[in-house]
Amino acid sequence: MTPPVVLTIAGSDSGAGAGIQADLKVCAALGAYGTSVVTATTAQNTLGVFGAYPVLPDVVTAQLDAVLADFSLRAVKTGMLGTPEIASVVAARARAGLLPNLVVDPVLVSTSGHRLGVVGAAERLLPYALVTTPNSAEAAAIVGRPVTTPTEMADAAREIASGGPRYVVVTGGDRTAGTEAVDVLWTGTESQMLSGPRVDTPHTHGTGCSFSTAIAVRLGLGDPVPDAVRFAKVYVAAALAGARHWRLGGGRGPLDHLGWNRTTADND
Ligand SMILES: Nc1ncnc2c1ncn2[C@@H]1O[C@H](COP(=O)(O)OP(=O)(O)O)[C@@H](O)[C@H]1O
Ligand SMILES: Cc1ncc(COP(=O)(O)OP(=O)(O)O)c(N)n1
Repeated sequence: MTPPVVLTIAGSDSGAGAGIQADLKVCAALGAYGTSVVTATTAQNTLGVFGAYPVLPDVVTAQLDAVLADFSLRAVKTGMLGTPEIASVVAARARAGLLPNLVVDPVLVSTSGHRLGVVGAAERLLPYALVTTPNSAEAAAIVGRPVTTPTEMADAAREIASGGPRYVVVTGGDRTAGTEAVDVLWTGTESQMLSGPRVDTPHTHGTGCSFSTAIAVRLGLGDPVPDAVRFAKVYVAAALAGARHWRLGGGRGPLDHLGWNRTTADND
């Protein structure tokens, strides 16, 4: 069977734990053919981001048009956009109806603290998003107030939805308190608390990228949004568990996207 085609529009991570490289691994793991438009090159490893270099908007346009001319896309995910000008190029294709099942991950700052995007760029895409997946820090930057408790996550999700996205998931991976990893999904009519066991691991590099791409893949395979979101949450938790004893680099390592370590019940 020909796999569904998913497009990721995102930055390159030289350490391959996040960004385009993570997204393509998620596509391969979950049964989609991943295509890619690179918006920026980052010099990055498990220890942090050492430089971020946006691609010229014309180069983004050329990549987008090449993919759109040849592939029938089932879903699209955006991650790091680099600059508002690049976001405008992507938004123009979305406005023309060329980016189906659009999942917008409003990447702003890496966990190591390096700025990878600006709110103004992400906001250009939000009116066209079917789903957006800010973490609580990104949600706070968008709504302009602190977002820490589940109630604040739910309020922020509803407010962000008023800017266009039909569904909003505010993720709580960066909220390290407690034994549960809690996300909040706004469905358009209600907030749903999505809770799963928190995996005890230092290796969480690329969770947000992997989560948003997994949603896009499942949408491309035909899932309704709430099912795609729930699937993605379970997938990311399994990928975190699979890599928790890996020693890749000296810092916050990547996830086990491809299930190399998932053949035993307990991956010790
Ligand atoms: N330690 C963890 N255990 C289980 N799930 C996690 C953990 N860390 C993050 N997640 C999940 O990963 C997904 C991505 O969220 P998050 O880490 O907040 O994204 P980001 O990388 O953008 O900060 C969410 O579903 C979140 O609950
Ligand atoms: C190129 C690139 N894009 C996005 C990120 C951020 O990744 P994310 O999955 O949101 O999470 P962290 O690894 O920063 O927690 C990135 N680092 N690089």
